[in-house]
Amino acid sequence: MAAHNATHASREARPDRPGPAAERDAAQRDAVNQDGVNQGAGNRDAGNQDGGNQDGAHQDGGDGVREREIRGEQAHLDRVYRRLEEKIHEAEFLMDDAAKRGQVGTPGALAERDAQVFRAGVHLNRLNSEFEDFLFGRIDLLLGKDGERGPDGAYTSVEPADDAIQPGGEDGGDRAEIAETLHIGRIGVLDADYAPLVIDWRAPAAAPFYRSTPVAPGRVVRRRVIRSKGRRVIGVEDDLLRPELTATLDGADLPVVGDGALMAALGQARGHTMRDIVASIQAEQDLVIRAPAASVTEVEGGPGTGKTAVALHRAAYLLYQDRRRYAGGILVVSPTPLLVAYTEGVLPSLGEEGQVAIRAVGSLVDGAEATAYDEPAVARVKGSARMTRVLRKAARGALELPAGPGRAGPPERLRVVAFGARVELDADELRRIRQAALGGTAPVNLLRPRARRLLLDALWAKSGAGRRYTDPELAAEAREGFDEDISTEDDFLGFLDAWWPELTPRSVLAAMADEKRLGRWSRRVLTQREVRQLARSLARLGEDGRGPLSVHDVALLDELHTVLGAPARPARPREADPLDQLTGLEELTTFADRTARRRGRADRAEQERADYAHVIVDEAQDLTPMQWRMIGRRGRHATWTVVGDPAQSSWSDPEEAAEARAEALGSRPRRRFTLTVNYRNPAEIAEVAAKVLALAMPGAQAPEAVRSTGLAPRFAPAADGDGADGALAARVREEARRLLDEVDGTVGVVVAMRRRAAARRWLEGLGDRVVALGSLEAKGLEYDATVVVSPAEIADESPAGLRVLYVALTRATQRLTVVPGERDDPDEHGVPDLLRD
Ligand SMILES: Nc1ncnc2c1ncn2[C@@H]1O[C@H](COP(=O)(O)OP(=O)(O)OP(=O)(O)O)[C@@H](O)[C@H]1O
Repeated sequence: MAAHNATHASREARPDRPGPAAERDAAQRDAVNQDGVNQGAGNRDAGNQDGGNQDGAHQDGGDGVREREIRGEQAHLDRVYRRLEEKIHEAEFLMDDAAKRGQVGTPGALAERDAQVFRAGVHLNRLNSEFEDFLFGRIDLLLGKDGERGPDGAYTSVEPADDAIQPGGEDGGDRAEIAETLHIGRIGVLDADYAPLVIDWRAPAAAPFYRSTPVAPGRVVRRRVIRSKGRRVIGVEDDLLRPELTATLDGADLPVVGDGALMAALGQARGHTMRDIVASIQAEQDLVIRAPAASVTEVEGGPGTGKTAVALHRAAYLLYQDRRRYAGGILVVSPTPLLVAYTEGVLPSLGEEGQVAIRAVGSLVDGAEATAYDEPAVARVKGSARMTRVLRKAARGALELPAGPGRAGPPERLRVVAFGARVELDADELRRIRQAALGGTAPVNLLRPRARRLLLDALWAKSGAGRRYTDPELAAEAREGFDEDISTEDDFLGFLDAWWPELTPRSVLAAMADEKRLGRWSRRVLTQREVRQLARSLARLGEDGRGPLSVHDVALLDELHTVLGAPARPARPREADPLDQLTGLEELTTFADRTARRRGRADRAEQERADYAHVIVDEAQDLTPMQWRMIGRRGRHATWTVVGDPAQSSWSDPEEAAEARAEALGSRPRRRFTLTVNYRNPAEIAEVAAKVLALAMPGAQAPEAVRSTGLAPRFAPAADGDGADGALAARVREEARRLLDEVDGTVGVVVAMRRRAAARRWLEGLGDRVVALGSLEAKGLEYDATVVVSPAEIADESPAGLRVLYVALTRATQRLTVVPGERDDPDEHGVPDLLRD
């Protein structure tokens, strides 16, 4: 990994001003040149052909060589598209034929035909998806050790054959002939003879594209990233992994072109959606993506190390590996709707959708969508595992409440007419029956039949009718008639509805807004102050419980759902035509159609399943114990991938959360990975953020920034004095505008949560490249440039404020401006006290 990055870093970083990363880059460049990484014989020739750049073709690309190489890749891409068109025609013919012939044919032949149609449909679907770079990679390999080929047509051995490399003569280094060239793309394509034209990036044969390093190159001599637009190849970037070799391909020296794909990708302007990283996945990331799914895969890494990207690519990889197993669906849980929107396009760009539901943690419960934010103190109560006890009591206690707004409490008397006589149960008797019915821990709504039976028992006993029968058979018959009479009586049914109403999670949550009542239900669990805070916050829901929910309310609703139990409902009819499912006909639509329908379809899938085959948790450090319980219920039989960074946690009780996490993940074996390289922030920004990390988590290790821009963060304090808010607004607007001029992509302005609405107003009219965000909303997102407003305000907002500030400071890919406010105590350079050495 390190040596591999060295190759890339040495090519791209061109700092205007030396900084630590710049010095490192310079050192690496020297090291690289001494090692001769970029000076293989192949390069030298390429450079010479082009006018003799002695440093090798990689330095300026050598236009003639570059053009020739692009033409070569173009020819290959043309061949791939011709093959795909053949497959598409075949698919269209088959589908047409299938539609005409209906179900005629033997079952085996039909299944085979359906499978073929399905495969062709999937190819067509993926091609329709307007991939910019359908084909993105190539590796040139030495002869393998055992000469075996895998199912994708590529040789399987990782190590070169003993005689793959010929010792050099007096005049030069070792020589080798390239024995195999593989092209890597988003899907696999075979030619008519089943030879691989393109290897799927997830196939085992593609792994060396990601894993090989100059230290451990395996069979790879040259790795090439191919950039294309539509059907046109527009660039190639090479890495030479065995620079000491003079390698030849078809007898000619192997040329090396380009500046390194990773740096090219990192330098690109950011838009409002995340891109996939399929062409430049790094070795330590690839290990996570391809880790076996038999258990829990835990991934830690600092900001910008690619955790989110890796988690999404892993979902695509798992589906590729074992589509049948993951047909149960993969759930990706994200902290905010903003991050969901940001990442939603990545899986479709990898050719995967439908099987993967990406959900914000506030949208995991059907029909509940969190739109409100809680104060940190309230969030702390709502998220705590102590709430399970409160909710259990509330669910039982809510039975005693009026069944709806404006309705009276539960009836205190039950009167029925049985066998011509009046039978009555009074308040005491009813209370005893309720207590007997509620014994144990079964869900309250599911106890209604039991309560009904106990009521009938009591009425029967009270009616004295049993005493009239000595023959048990007659007595049983009479009892049956009694039950039937009474339980169809309107009075009895009305009573039951009022006395044992079917409780909904929302109605119970709304009932908890009454402070006195909540005090009773949370005795010895919550403090008086917590009760007051919680009740006040839940009042937002209104009497009917239909008011706006916060993200923490949603986990409470889910818990209540379990505690109350859902009464059985009739099964939902299946909508899809089974033939469509078999043939993949549904796939044959345009990209636009699918994008529009994606949400609806995923929503439907979500409703239909409660349990997933694999659960991926992003930003896991932020989940509260109650949220862990909610997610745990969705993956009871699942394998898991859990990614996070404790240093970015906005949750204040990490120990309680760790317990809940351990419970949700159960005793499954864990496999742990750490990502160590920051691909997002330039070193100059990472350096400032590291100062806050040192305060937030003394001793914690920040990831190493992979590049440097030479642009130090800018500190621009608001003017002092009266109208400080006005001065802050003016300064933030001015700085946002400056950054909009300086970068091509997006600008994020991060403020303390309480300033969210104001910040939106400050930025009005500056266009949609700039976004205002509350500190907690910035989680997981990134922008070309950010303005972080008043670090002290962000840090003081909650007990985890310093960690939230660390998140805010690590969102920029190019430039960072800090606007200190009144509380920041900036020095003469405008640097706030929290960011000083
Ligand atoms: N191998 C790679 N090639 C190209 N870009 C990469 C690579 N790995 C990560 N990146 C880019 O780095 C940025 C950070 O990635 P990502 O958001 O996944 O990091 P993260 O670890 O989840 O960060 P955070 O913890 O701050 O949310 C993204 O723009 C991503 O595309």
